[in-house]
Amino acid sequence: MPDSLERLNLILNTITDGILVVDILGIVLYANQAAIKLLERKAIVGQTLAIPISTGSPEPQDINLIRPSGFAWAEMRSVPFEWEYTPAYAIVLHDITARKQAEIALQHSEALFQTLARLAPVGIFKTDTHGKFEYVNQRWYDISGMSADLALGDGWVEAIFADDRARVFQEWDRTTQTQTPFNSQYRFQYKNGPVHWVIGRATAEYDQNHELLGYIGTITDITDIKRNEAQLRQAAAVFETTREGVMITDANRRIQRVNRAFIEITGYSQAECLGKTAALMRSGRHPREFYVEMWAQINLYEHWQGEIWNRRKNGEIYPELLSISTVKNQAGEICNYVGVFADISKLKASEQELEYLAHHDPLTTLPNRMLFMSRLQHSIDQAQRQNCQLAVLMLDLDRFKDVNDSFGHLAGDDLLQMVARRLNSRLRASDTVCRLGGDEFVVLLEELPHPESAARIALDIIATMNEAWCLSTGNEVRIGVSIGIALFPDHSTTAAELIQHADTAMYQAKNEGRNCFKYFSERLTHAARERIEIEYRLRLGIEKNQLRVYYQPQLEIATGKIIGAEALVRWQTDQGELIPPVRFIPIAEETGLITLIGNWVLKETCRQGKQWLDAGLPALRLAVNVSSHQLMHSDLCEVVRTSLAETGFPAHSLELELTESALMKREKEAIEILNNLHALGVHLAIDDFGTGYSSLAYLKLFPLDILKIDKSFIDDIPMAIDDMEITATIIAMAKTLRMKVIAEGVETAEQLAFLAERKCDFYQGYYTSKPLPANEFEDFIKQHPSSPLLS
Ligand SMILES: Nc1nc2c(ncn2[C@@H]2O[C@@H]3COP(=O)(O)O[C@H]4[C@@H](O)[C@H](n5cnc6c(=O)[nH]c(N)nc65)O[C@@H]4COP(=O)(O)O[C@H]3[C@H]2O)c(=O)[nH]1
Repeated sequence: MPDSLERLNLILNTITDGILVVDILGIVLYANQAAIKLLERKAIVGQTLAIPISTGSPEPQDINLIRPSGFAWAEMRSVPFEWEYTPAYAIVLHDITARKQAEIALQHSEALFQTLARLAPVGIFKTDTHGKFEYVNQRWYDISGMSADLALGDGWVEAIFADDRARVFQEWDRTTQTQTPFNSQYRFQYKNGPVHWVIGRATAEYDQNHELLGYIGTITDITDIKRNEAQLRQAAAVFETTREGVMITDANRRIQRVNRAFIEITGYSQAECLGKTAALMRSGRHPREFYVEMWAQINLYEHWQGEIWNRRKNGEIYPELLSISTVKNQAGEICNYVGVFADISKLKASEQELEYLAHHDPLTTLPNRMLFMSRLQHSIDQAQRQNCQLAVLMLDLDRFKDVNDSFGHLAGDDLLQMVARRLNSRLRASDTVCRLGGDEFVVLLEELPHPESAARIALDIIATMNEAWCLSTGNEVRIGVSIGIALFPDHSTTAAELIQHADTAMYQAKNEGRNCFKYFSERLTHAARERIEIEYRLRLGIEKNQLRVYYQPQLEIATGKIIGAEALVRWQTDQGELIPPVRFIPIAEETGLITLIGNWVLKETCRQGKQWLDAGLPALRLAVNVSSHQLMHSDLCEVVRTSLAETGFPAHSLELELTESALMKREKEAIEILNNLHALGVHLAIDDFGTGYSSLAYLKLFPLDILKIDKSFIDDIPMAIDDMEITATIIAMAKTLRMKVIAEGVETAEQLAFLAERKCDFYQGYYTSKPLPANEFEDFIKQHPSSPLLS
């Protein structure tokens, strides 16, 4: 290399740009250090330069260099010139790799930004230092409702909801002044388009020198969130303020949340029920099957509604109207159960109150006509099934109008209330008293033992009403009552007719002079009055010692010998009238007087028997009737013991006749009483045998000595074959049981012959003698041909 070239080379190697000389074929003739470095090729001289060389244009040209270490960019200028007398090109390569890479990076970042801005769910905006919009993305337009490009500059302001604009500007100013990021919620509405709630965020952008470039911000559409928030707020308000208790459980029915009403109704706090099941509130009133059925329905229909009894924390049981629904997730699996319930205890109470008001008289609180009719119908149905009697008593107060007119309606009301109270206190709990209106009352008597029993109660009511009444005004008044009685089934079998008949009878009672009772049928009125009259007179008769004992001889059929007598009570009035037992014994049984009478007959018979023994009369067995009332409601054993002890009459001479029905009433007790009596040594006979339902097995239970064939079987002998067969069977049966047999009511020789043939032991009857007064009986014994006194 000549010196001049050497020096030129030194100079060229100091230059940072690459300098090359290539011939026209592109073979490198010279390269400075910078070119070698840039091209990363050491022995480049003599080699072809694999880059296009612009021959004609002096303009710089950007070229791409492929180097071992990677791409590089250079700005190439080429100038034709003559190198050592041959045409060549001087090429200058200025390394622009760094600039190019920055440009590419910028392009990438721009593309990335564009993509992000397009995909971003938020609206993006950029402003200059004065807040004028320079850029907005599509999403911004979508949210604001503004069409493209209208937002640029100050156009965006139009899209802010008019009412929010001032506030937004205020907050914008504050953030620019304080240099803090902008963050605010406001609305967009362009023209009359839909309103969109957004969260607007913006922050200032500065250059390297901290000079403000402008602002970049986003808007996030929170319309749905706002709407959901509003809905949630509403739901929460409903949840908390509703009067219904709400309980939310998980899929395993464990309580997760309850509302305020739940806490108020149940008394359990949120903490006390969290994680528990609703079994916490179980009342115990429903069987297990109730809950099984309920959950089966929920599983099937996803819903259940019904009334249920639950228990509050304080233990009180109350009714709920409960509905349970299921909540499912998107996969269709149950995730919650929601129970909503109302405490219906007040509703139930008011329903009951309404029900009560509908069926009761508000003044007296007695049942009204409606309730009475339904109770009457129910009682009729029951009486029909059980073959019982019942009575309807229609009551109308006498002189009530006078009280009302004289002392005013308040006093009248007062009196009606007192009447209601007195009626209720005099009647049994099972009887129904009701006020039909005005001064009319009606009474229902169930399980009436006897038609006359109604009359007795009517008389009791009349007596009660006749007592003095002290009004709240301080006045004392007296009233009466007229009562009409209708009986089921005698007078009617329908409720309406019974009331109607009782009403008719009541008017008859009023017409008859008031303060009395009247049955719907005259016959019953008579019968009842007669029986009541007898009851009254009988009480007096007992007090005045008008009872007598008659004796009917009992004879041994085989020998004709008198073996004893049946003691039969008679009632001899002051006027000398002899009232037979059939007329007063049933009344005495109804009223309980029978015990008084029976005890008296027992003692009188023992006294008489002992007197006859003392007088030297043969030892006779005297049979005394014992009623079922006496057997069950008095200490019969004690009465017998003291009668025997006080009179000295021997126990083995006394026989007690008990009826089949009395023994069958309370079997176990009867056996015990009879055993005790037997232990005293008295004989026991079963009376009226054959009229009840006694069986052989049944009879064996009792310690009986004698069996008495009822008169009804003897009456038609020898005409009735049936009766004869029955009588023969009874005799045979008694023999098997080692009991003696006596036939009663024997009136004819044929009857006696039949009994003799059938080996009946004893008999009594008019054939030999009627029941006789004691003195006549004594004569009878003395004169009887087979009397031991005559033999
Ligand atoms: N037609 C007819 N009648 C005859 C004949 N032989 C006897 N009699 C009557 O038949 C009844 C027999 O008495 P009973 O079956 O115990 O039936 C008695 C008895 O159940 C009851 N009775 C009588 N006295 C008493 C008593 O002191 N206490 C109790 N608890 N009941 C008594 O009254 C019922 C009726 O008594 P009486 O009127 O005395 O009627 C008596 C008697 O007079 C006859 O050949 N022909």
